[in-house]
Parts: sequence; structure tokens; C-alpha cells
Amino acid sequence: MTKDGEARGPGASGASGTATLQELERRAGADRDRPSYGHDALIACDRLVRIFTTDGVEVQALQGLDLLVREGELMALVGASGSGKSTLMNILAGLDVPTAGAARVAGRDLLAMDGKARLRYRREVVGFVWQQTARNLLPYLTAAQNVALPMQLGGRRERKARRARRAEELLAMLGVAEAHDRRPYQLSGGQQQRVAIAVALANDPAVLLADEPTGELDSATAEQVFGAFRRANEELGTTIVIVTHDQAVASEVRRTVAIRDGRTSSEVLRRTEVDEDGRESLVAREYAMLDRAGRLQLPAEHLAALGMEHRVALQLERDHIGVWPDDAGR
Ligand SMILES: Nc1ncnc2c1ncn2[C@@H]1O[C@H](COP(=O)(O)OP(=O)(O)OP(=O)(O)O)[C@@H](O)[C@H]1O
Repeated sequence: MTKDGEARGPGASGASGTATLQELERRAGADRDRPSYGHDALIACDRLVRIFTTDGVEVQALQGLDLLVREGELMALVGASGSGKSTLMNILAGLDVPTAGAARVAGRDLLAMDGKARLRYRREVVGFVWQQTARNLLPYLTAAQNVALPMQLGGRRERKARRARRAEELLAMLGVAEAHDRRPYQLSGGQQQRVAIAVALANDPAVLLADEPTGELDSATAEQVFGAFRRANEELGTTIVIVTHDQAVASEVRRTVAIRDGRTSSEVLRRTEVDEDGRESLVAREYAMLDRAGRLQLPAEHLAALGMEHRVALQLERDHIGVWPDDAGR
């Protein structure tokens, strides 16, 4: 019964037809006013689907992927080859359009942008760093000119001297001030990637996307490049999403989201704990993703360890849900 004594639920009708209509309107209003999924996130992917069709064969690269990223986060995406990471990054970068679902980045609806809005989005809202250094930098420009170029092309009509000063500041912040007048071929792989980060930050984007940015580097150099991302995140507050196979990178960020078969499957959150003697340690905890329909992906290794497949037994307890191997046949 409702507060005013009216019956509710399937088949219930109000005291009069008018009351029922009012009740329906009230419920519709409550639905309208409920904040939408991920309304306060900077990146919100809601049941994102991307299907590729080649020679009549369909590949579902993204199969209803949900992902929320808060403003100011520095997070990593991991997953096996073919799990859909690059497909997601291309969509977030505005280079590809999803087949279905919803995706919003910094208030932009990625499914609704026309060509002009898409170009502006790529120039002003997102910055990207790719694995292949050649894709990030123009070979005939110096590092400083490479950094100044997006500012010239972007909406910000800044004076040349101002652009040059910003390029210099970014290169210095990322520890590659000495690269200023050099062309990419005169730089090491690590220096090239740090200049590429400066290029991606030139127009002060809301989000910096990086697809395997340390993939071609040795571990010491990768560490320096990751340090540059951290610097950008801490000093400029830029939200950063890094796709990586590099375990060292994945274990240094606060949040690592795993993608499996075109969906986010689990995530690891890390936080610093201080013990009684003041010693700090990083504590990691793994979480499974739960979608709005209640679907849960259990980690493959957990399933294998207990021989779980097809069906599991569930039991609701006061503060948890127990999941057991199927015992129906016993
Ligand atoms: N343009 C395309 N045309 C057809 N199929 C594609 C295309 N791009 C990606 N795919 C397919 O979609 C799936 C996901 O690919 P994607 O490149 O996103 O995976 P990934 O996780 O980035 O893999 P990797 O780590 O190897 O880069 C794969 O099966 C891939 O073959």
C-alpha cells in the first residue's frame, strides 16, 4: 500500500481512474528526474556495441561495454589481444563511431556528432598518444614546432610567441626541454613519446588517451614515459586513460580495468595504507563488474580453479552472496 492507502503493484488500480493516471505520471516524473547512468563521469560508455563486417562476416568487437571514468583519474585498460581495447580507444578518440549504445566524453555525445563537431572534438577535447612514434610526430618539424602545431590548428587563436612559450613549458614539465630544437629522428624512443605527450596536451584536452604508449620501449625508458603521464595528471589535472600490456604501468595506477570479449570484466583498485609504524604500502583489491541487469563476469581463473561452468549455485547471505559449483546432479 502507498502512503495514501492506495494499492500498488501489478494489476493494482487506484481509487479512481484519475488517481491511477496521477500515479503513472508521478512514476514517469521520478524516472525522468533520476540522474542518467554516469551523469557525473567525464567518460561514460553505456552498453557500447561495435560490430565490424568484413566480407559478410561479423565481428562483435564491443559487446555492450560499460565504463565510467571520473574527471582527474589516471587509469589503465588491460586485456588480451582482440578483446576490444583499440576499438574502444578509437571510439573515445572520435575516430570511429559505435554501432549501438551510448558514449559521452566531457559532455559530448559521441554518436550524435556531425563531421565538423567530430573534428573539433578531436582537436580540442581529446589528445592521443599512439604506440608507433611515427604516428605521433611530424618528422620534418622540431619538437617545439610539433607541440605548437595543434595550437595553431585548434580553436585557440593564440599569438605565435604564446604558443612557443606553452610548447617550451610543456616540454620542460615532461623532462624533454633539451629536445626543443631537435627533429624526431634526433631523439630516442622515450624522448619521442614524451614529446608526443606534450603534443597531445597542447590544446589542454579534457582527456588524454594513450594506446600502448610504452609498447616499443625498454622497461627503464617506459618508466620515464609513464612518469611523464603521471606528471601531466598531477600538474595539469588531465584525465588519462592508458591501454597497456605493460604490467609495470598497470600496477602503478590506482585503477586498472580489464576488458574481456568486448566488455569490461573486472577491475583492480589500489590504495595506500599506512600501518601503525607509519609505513606506507600499496594495497590492491580485485572487483568484478556488475551491469545494470545484474550480470557478473567471474574471473576465468576462479572458474577454472573450482571447475565451474554453465551453472552455479547461489546463496544470499546477510552481507554477501555465495557462489558454489553446480551441485544439482549430486
Ligand atoms: N577495422 C576492423 N575490421 C574488422 N575487424 C576488426 C577491425 N578492428 C578490429 N577488429 C576486430 O575486433 C576485435 C577487437 O579488436 P581490437 O583491435 O579492438 O582488440 P585489442 O584488444 O586492441 O587487441 P590488441 O591488443 O591485439 O591490439 C578483434 O577480433 C579484431 O579482429
